[in-house]
Amino acid sequence: MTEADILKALSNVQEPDLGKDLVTLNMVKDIVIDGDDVAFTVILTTPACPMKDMMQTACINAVRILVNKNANVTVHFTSNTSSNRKDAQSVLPGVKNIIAVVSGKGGVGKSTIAANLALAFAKGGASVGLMDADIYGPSVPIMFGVRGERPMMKDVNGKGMIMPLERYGIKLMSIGLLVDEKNAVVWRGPMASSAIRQFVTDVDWGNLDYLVIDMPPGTGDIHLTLMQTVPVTGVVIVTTPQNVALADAKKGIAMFGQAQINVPIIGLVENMAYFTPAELPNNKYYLFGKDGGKRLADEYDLPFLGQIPLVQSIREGGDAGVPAMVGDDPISKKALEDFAGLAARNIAVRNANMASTKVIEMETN
Ligand SMILES: Nc1ncnc2c1ncn2[C@@H]1O[C@H](COP(=O)(O)OP(=O)(O)OP(=O)(O)O)[C@@H](O)[C@H]1O
Repeated sequence: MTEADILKALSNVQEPDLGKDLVTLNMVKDIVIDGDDVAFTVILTTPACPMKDMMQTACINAVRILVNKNANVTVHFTSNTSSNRKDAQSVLPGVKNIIAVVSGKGGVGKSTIAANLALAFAKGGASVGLMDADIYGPSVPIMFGVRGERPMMKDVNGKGMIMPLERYGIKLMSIGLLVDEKNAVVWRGPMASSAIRQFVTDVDWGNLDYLVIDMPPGTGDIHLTLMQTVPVTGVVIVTTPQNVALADAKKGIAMFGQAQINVPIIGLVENMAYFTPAELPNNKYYLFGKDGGKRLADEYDLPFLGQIPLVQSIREGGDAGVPAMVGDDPISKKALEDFAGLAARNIAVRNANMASTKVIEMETN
């Protein structure tokens, strides 16, 4: 067996999402051959890649079928999270992907989804930050049990920067930790916009694979301000299955798709898709209608990222400062992990196939 044999064999293994082979994509390194033993490393586009097992099997089969049927093949994985940023990186310089979690309608579980998406990415091995930019109802302080904590400041190149808190393996910052809870809700118009701009640029996130931003509900000036301040890699839209929520989700889809904005939609996730009682985990009750989010994704040709059940433990965990991803309910965890895996895959696809997002230059009044 030679290195060339191995590379030739691996050029038959496709990266399942990117539609090209591992060798063309430069994803194979460190090939070591010793008799019938061969080891190499595959560099993934995201540590949260759920396709590892499939790729491992495909690599082993390729070597055994095309090179040496007796080969003992060891596949190591490492990752270099893809990024599509080509801006001067003046804002959030070390952040590879900026993912905004949005919803048309309030109360559909956007914050819950954003928090658990961040935690699931981190569980997959990524370095992750969660920014709660919901100035009208910041919920990260309660969801992570950090209410009342005050972040530290640090001097970075002569500028006072806010240091994020760390919890459950992710960095987090909420506008709710910087202002009095009662004051945040009265911000409107330019005051809200300048607060959000400052909040985004004054936090020192360091190096991150993903920064997940929990946006305010709806589609308003705050969203435009954010997209004018940072190059958002893509948005994840959260909806619930009932028609009133779907109608509002359509407004969100329309907003991000507008020619002047044109921020890619990574996909749509349906929260509270069905109710599952803890004592009867196989029973599903479609309280708000069945598959509404899935149909919407199909209608707009968007990636559908999954259905998250309505379970009591998600609400309880959120209120107790222990989000579902770090709780002990396997059903909600599995649904959230599958969702995050699909989101990570679609982010990698987006980075491979689309032009980089520019900070939008649309005028607001
Ligand atoms: N899948 C779920 N199962 C059970 N409870 C849930 C689920 N998703 C969210 N919740 C609960 O619903 C409530 C609203 O969720 P959340 O705060 O995440 O919504 P939101 O869309 O961010 O709200 P807002 O519009 O205020 O920003 C919370 O109490 C949360 O714990």
